[in-house]
Amino acid sequence: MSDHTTRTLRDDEQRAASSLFRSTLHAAPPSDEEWERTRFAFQPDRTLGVFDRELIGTARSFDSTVVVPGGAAVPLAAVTGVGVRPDRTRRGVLRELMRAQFEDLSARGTVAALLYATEGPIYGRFGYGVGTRGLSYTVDRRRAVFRPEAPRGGEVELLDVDAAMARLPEIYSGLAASRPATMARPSYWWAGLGNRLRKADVPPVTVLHHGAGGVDGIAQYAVDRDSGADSATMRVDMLDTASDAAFAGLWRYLLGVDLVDRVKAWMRPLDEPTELLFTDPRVCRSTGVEDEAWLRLVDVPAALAARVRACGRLVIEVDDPVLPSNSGRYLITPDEVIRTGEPAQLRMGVDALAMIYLGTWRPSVLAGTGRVGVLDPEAPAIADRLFGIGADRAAWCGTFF
Ligand SMILES: CC(=O)SCCNC(=O)CCNC(=O)[C@H](O)C(C)(C)COP(=O)(O)OP(=O)(O)OC[C@H]1O[C@@H](n2cnc3c(N)ncnc32)[C@H](O)[C@@H]1OP(=O)(O)O
Repeated sequence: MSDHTTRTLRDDEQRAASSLFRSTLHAAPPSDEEWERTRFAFQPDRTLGVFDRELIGTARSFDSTVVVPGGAAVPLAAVTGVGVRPDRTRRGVLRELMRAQFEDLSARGTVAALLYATEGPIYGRFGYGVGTRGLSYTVDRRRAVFRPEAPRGGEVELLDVDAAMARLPEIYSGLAASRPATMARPSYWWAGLGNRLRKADVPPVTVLHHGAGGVDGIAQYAVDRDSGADSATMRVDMLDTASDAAFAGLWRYLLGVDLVDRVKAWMRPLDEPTELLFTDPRVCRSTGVEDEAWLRLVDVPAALAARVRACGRLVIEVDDPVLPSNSGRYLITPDEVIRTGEPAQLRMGVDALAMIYLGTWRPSVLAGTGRVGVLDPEAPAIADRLFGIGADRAAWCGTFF
């Protein structure tokens, strides 16, 4: 990469980065009108560019926070907009972007980075691991009958796009984060959503659920009608709830919308109990489980310290070739996380640690597949207990970017 320059882009270069990224996804560049909206999705000084004669690769991020097991929120970089021009791929441009981005994030005190990956093989080599997984399912609306004991829910209120964009940021930040991996949604994220809503041919509908204490749930959906096949599918793009009544109430609303045959929910929490609402659980068919958000622990000691740890004492050895300052042995107890010279009981790459960190994978499961090396046969069970606490609900990000 000696014939290349890597640097942070100026504000007047962001549009070129956006166009380049979109071209790598085979999408059109932003129109003038669209750019007027999407430019607010770009946090200043956070877009990197690699140049030879011209811009050939880009990656950006914006600041947020993420909830870790135990409830603490740690500084997070939401990484997105990663693309390399197709005539310059496979010669180390992404590797250079990742190096520069980690250097920048480390200097800023970022504890973790999250991203949604277009393809599975890309990011593991840079220390990202599958931090959360998502369940997709379809509800057969015409056969769905609610069980009598399912919560009734409260009133719902429909919002158009203008009202949604004005009210949702404050409402979302008021919904108590109940799961590991819940991410704060800064203005940069809302700007991206606003653009998607405004450029849709038929704008998605936003629904608020009102509980006893005020708004306690949000849903957003769009309906795709195939008039030829006389069939319609509702796609649920957002469903964030802070109470059981809001969850059931919003599902009652969604399934009450006429001229819909099925409701598709994509990348939902693995333990979402939708099928339990119905007399016949099979009206809710799982259509797949896949990686949701990929997690990178940028500052391993800070991340381990921020997470709740159950009783037990464990020494792990972490290998991080990309950010070598994270490599080393850590003694982990409920009270402290310290570097140690003691022999390691488990050995793992920083990507495997990310898979364990939010509770998505148990250490013993990773050990069984060879992703974690076992040096002390007692250690997988100790690690399961230590990292199991605070992960009683499935980790889920739910904030696509
Ligand atoms: C968070 C997001 O924004 S996700 C969006 C990611 N972007 C896209 O999917 C857009 C289309 N793809 C691209 O733009 C590019 O192919 C990128 C960004 C995925 C990869 O960029 P490149 O510059 O080709 O990657 P680079 O040459 O640095 O590769 C580094 C390593 O990753 C491997 N690699 C890179 N991309 C892929 C891939 N898609 N599948 C498998 N391996 C890959 C390379 O083979 C290389 O391996 P090595 O270190 O063993 O030699």
